[in-house]
Amino acid sequence: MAKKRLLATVLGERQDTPPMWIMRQAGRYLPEYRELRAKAGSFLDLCYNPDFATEVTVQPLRRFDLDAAILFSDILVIPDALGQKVRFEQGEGPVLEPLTVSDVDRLEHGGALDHLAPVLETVRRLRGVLAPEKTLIGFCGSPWTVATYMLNGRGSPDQWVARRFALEHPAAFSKLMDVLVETSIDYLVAQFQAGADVVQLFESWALNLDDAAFEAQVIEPNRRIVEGVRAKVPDAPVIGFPRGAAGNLKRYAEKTGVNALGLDYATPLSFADDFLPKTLPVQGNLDPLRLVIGGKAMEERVHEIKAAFAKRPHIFNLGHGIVPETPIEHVERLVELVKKG
Ligand SMILES: Cc1c2[nH]c(c1CCC(=O)O)Cc1[nH]c(c(CCC(=O)O)c1C)Cc1[nH]c(c(CCC(=O)O)c1C)Cc1[nH]c(c(C)c1CCC(=O)O)C2
Repeated sequence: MAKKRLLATVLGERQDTPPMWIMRQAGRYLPEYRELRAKAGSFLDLCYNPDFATEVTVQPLRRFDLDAAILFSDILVIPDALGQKVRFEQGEGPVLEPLTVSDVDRLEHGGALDHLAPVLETVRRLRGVLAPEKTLIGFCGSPWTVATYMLNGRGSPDQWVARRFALEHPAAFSKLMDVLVETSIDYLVAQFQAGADVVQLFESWALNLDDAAFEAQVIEPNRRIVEGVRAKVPDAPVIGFPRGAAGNLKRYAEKTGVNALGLDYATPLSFADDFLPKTLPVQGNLDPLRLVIGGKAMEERVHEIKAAFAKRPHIFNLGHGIVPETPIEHVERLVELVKKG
């Protein structure tokens, strides 16, 4: 059987050239995505339509020699499945009606998977259409990151509302995190059963937390998810991406049990050598802006990243999502550079 280079790397095997995927690889920088997006209705209609979502997932693999497809969906399908309506406003991002303490009291985790059935159908279809050497990545948002949107109602630079809620209403906050942990476990187990090879936990708002809050709000829920998923799917491969974790990264890697650690672009390249076990696979971490600019600004940094991680299992990726203004030729060049020994 053809080898899945990306999966093998998550499991700890270094490849001659790093396998790669691009965070948010299906998206608005691709004209074929924009075309389908315009037909689909709302963004969530696109996520919940297995025909469209399967097509959008494979679009980037038709253009570029990537080693993985990532399920097309969003981290905010979980609040939506829990009954908190989510809208995606043009130019503004996600908008939710912020949860109050009594809303949290009424939350229940049962039933969310029924709502997510179309997403799981997309995973099954992808398994059928992807070439055998391509790794299929499933995902969910980590509980803290999802909670920041549920409590604040939209993205915010400092997650003030959610951080305050956690301190002011510890019982309600803990209930919310429990519901998110349980729902995420069920959802990820279902993704594996539908054919995902690996899952990534997106903890996009792992910044701005003191180390006690980081332990309680990031490490512990992520650890519970990894443990809960592996109780049903033994040895389930997991990539953790705690964006902005900085000085907490090592502790995150040690305590959560993830197989591989995603590094944001602000993480110094020397960090891996200085602090992480030599056997720990890392993923990352080109600044998406360098991909927008291209040329020397991109090429030199790609070489530095490859050199810095040359002695450990490494998955090449951006250090955060690709942005809509990225020229497609720059992505083509990036793939060429990464794949060239
Ligand atoms: C925080 C977060 C979200 N969603 C996600 C995260 C974690 C990663 C990160 O930190 O960027 C994860 C995500 N969102 C999307 C995917 C699909 C798969 C892929 O990576 O290709 C994945 C893995 C599609 C999407 N999710 C979204 C789009 C754009 C919406 C559109 O097409 O109109 C896509 C392709 C919308 C979205 N969804 C979210 C925001 C803040 C936004 C608005 C910002 C934006 O527009 O980029 C929440």
